[in-house]
Amino acid sequence: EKKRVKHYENLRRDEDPRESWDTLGELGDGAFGKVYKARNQATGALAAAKVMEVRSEEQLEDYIIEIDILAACRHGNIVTLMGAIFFEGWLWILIEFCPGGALDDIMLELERGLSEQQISEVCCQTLQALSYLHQHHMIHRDLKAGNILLTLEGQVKLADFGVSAKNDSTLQRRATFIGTPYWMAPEVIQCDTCKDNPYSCKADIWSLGITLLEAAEMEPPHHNLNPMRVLLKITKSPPPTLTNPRLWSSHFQDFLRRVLQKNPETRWGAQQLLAHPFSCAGRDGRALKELIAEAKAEVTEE
Ligand SMILES: COc1ccc(Nc2ncnc(-c3cccnc3Nc3cc(NC(=O)c4cccc(C(F)(F)F)c4)ccc3C)n2)cc1
Repeated sequence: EKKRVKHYENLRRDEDPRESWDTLGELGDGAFGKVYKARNQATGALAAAKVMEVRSEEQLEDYIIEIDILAACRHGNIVTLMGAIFFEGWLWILIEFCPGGALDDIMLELERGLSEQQISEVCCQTLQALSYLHQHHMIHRDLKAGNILLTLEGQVKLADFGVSAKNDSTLQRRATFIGTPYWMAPEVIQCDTCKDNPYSCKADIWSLGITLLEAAEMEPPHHNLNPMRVLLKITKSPPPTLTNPRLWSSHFQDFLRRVLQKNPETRWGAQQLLAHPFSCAGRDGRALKELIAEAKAEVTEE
C-alpha cells in the first residue's frame, strides 16, 4: 500500500535542495553526517547545512524534534533555522551562517583566553538566550564554549551540536544522553530530583559559570581528569573558582559565586543574573567584535 508519509510543519519535501543551495566547503563532519557552508543561489544568503542520510520515517521523526526546537526558538542570541528539506532520502537542516565560528575554536586560534570585558559580553548575551529558553520551558543541557557561535558583529548565537551528534537511532538513548561531563551541574550528576524535574533550568546556569571559567582560562575546571573521574570530582568538590583571582574584578568573582552554587535552589536564575553588574557591563558588544576581527585576521595570515 502507499507508504504513509506524514506532513511536518517545518519540513519541505517537494524540492531538491541542490536546486536552491550551492555547497561551498565542509564545516564539520560527525557521526550524524556532514556539515557544509552553503550559499542560496537566489539570495546569496550563507548557511551552515547539516546533510544526513535518513533511512526511515521513524528516524526522520527523531530529527523533526531538533527542527521543531530550532523553528520555535526565535531570539537574536540563538541560531536561526533557515530551512529543513527532505529529498530522496537526504535531510538538509540549514542554519544562518555565523562567520566567527565557535568560541572554543577562537581561543585555540588566538592561543589565549578572553579579556574580562569580552567575557562579560559573552555572559550578557548567553544569559539572554538562556532566559528565553527557560521562559519557554526549554533547557539546553549542554552549554559550553563549543556551543557558542559568533557573528562578525560580535553577536553570540547559542547552538547545540551535541544534539545532532547524539541523534542516534533511538529516542530513549538520546533521552539518557548526558551533557559533556566537565560542564555538568552537581545535581544533574547526582540525578537529584529538584521540585520540578531532574534537569531544572538551573543546570544551564551552572554550565554558564563553567563556560565563563573556560573563557577566562581556555579550559574548564578538572580538564586534566578523564570524564568518569570528573563526575565524582564535581559532586564531591567545592564549587570551582578562578585559578588566579587577583587577575579579575570583584564583580566577576561575585557573579561566579552566585552561579556556581552546588544547591540549584540558591543558585541565581537567568533573569536575576541579567541585573548583576558583571553581565550589565557586557551590554556593549564592541570587545567581542574586536576579538573576532583578530581571530579572522590570524586565519587569513596563515
Ligand atoms: C570551523 O569554522 C567554522 C566557521 C563558521 C562556523 N559557523 C557556523 N554557523 C552556523 N552553524 C554552524 C554549524 C557548524 C557545525 C555543525 N552545525 C552547525 N549548525 C547547525 C546547528 C544545528 N542545531 C543547533 O544548533 C541546535 C539544535 C538544538 C537546540 C539548539 C538550541 F537550543 F540552541 F536552540 C540548537 C543544526 C544544524 C546545523 C547546521 N557553524 C562553523 C565553523
